[in-house]
Amino acid sequence: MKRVHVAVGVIINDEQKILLAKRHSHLHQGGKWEFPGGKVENNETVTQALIRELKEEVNLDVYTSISFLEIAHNYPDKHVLLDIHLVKDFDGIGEGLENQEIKWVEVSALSQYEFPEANIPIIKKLMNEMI
Ligand SMILES: Nc1nc2c([nH]c(=O)n2[C@H]2C[C@H](O)[C@@H](COP(=O)(O)OP(=O)(O)OP(=O)(O)O)O2)c(=O)[nH]1
Ligand SMILES: [Mg+2]
Repeated sequence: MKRVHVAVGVIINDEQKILLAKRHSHLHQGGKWEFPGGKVENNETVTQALIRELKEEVNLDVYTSISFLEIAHNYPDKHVLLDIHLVKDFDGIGEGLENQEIKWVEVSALSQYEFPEANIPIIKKLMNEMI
């Protein structure tokens, strides 16, 4: 199976809250919470994809991002490579431009949300590093 390369943003605001978005039910891994992001197109870098996707999905202007974690995960129906970046340097308040539900949550509250299986190491690393 071809592996889909995905740029993922862990967006952290001045109150140390993280932006979550709910995937629409018809999508792959639908109904679960995610960190905004999407597929890296053939003609772009991960950073370019991250900037484009965060503008399209949640209307944020990303200035700087820091590489955080890479996760290769095989779902039964799809293989993904998540390229996760921390985003603290941005403008905007966060809006669900694709009519998805969004939420700013405390790191300590992340365990209350259902994420795609591939995200488990992300949640663990955030909870360990942001105490
Ligand atoms: N954005 C995002 N995708 C994730 C996360 N965890 C996870 O397993 N994924 C998977 C679900 C999808 O199979 C894939 C992301 O694809 P996507 O549907 O968001 O792609 P996209 O925004 O480019 O949208 P499209 O091209 O399908 O319209 O990565 C996550 O935290 N954030
Ligand atoms: Mg997406």
